Amino acid sequence: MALAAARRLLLHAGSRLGRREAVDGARRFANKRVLVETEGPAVMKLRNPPVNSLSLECLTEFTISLEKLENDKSIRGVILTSECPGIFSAGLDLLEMYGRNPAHYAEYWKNVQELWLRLYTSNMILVSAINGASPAGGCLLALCCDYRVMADNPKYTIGLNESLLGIVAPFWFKDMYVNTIGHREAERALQLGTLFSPAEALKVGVVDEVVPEDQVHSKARSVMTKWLAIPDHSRQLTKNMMRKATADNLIKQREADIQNFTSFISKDSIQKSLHMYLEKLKQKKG
Ligand SMILES: CCCCCCCCCCCC/C=C/CC(=O)SCCNC(=O)CCNC(=O)[C@H](O)C(C)(C)COP(=O)(O)OP(=O)(O)OC[C@H]1O[C@@H](n2cnc3c(N)ncnc32)[C@H](O)[C@@H]1OP(=O)(O)O
Repeated sequence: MALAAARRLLLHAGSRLGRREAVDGARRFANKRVLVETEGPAVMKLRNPPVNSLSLECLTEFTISLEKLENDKSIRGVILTSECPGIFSAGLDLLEMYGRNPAHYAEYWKNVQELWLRLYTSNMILVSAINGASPAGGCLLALCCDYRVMADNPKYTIGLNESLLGIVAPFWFKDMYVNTIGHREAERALQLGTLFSPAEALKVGVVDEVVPEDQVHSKARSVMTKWLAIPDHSRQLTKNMMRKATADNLIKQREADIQNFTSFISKDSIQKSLHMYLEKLKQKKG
């Protein structure tokens, strides 16, 4: 209930802000964690420092921004990128999955599902400009896009690394990975929790193109121009044909998936694994 109210408030605030900026001629709207520019090809920038983790608030704002863009018929495509230097997204917020209660886990997972379904089945053309590290849920965001351009910086890695955290990527993460890189590569990468360098990601097909870091946005724009030249109706029907079965697989068992997540993440052994992983992240600094 509280989240639904927050969502209504955000939507309302978002549309007020959008109107005001449009009057200023700025052609952009924003909430705290997501900035959307609609001048030229629309660009959606995640800005949830330090690492663009997908907290509940961030997921909500992301979903609302996407909904607004979907409702604007003049917007046919969106470039998804990050405003946090060196990080595309650190994925799901570990602090939403650690030390909370089952009701919170259920609410969080529902919102993760919601964002995924919206992104994966979007009628818009989605191009990701991956300008930083992109583990787990960060990789998931990129995989939802129709085309992925990654910055050529060996410090940036991408992949579904859940098994390294002692957790398991849910079946719909796995399905999308299989759809993108094929069964054998996905099987190996998921078990090992592989984080690919840009060159490896290109080789295996996790990304479509790797370009020098200073060209990642211009390349994403030129890719968008090419895709915008395709008639919407035929491209959308084709996209739907390719993705519907995967999305439907989650839609038909959303509740069960929430229950599975909640009971899995609540287990003492899983909480212990997450605790150790969080400690490891902290120690890395020291
Ligand atoms: C058959 C049975 C099956 C049953 C299945 C049921 C279903 C179960 C499903 C369960 C699966 C759930 C799926 C989860 C997917 C995810 O996305 S999990 C998140 C994975 N993310 C990561 O592993 C990334 C971890 N972070 C990093 O590797 C690095 O932080 C970075 C490379 C992104 C950036 O490095 P750097 O720039 O050096 O920053 P740091 O100093 O490491 O971090 C700064 C700060 O941010 C905190 N942080 C980092 N990542 C996260 C995160 N994901 N969530 C929350 N917080 C994060 C980090 O701890 C630092 O905090 P402090 O400054 O120390 O407080």
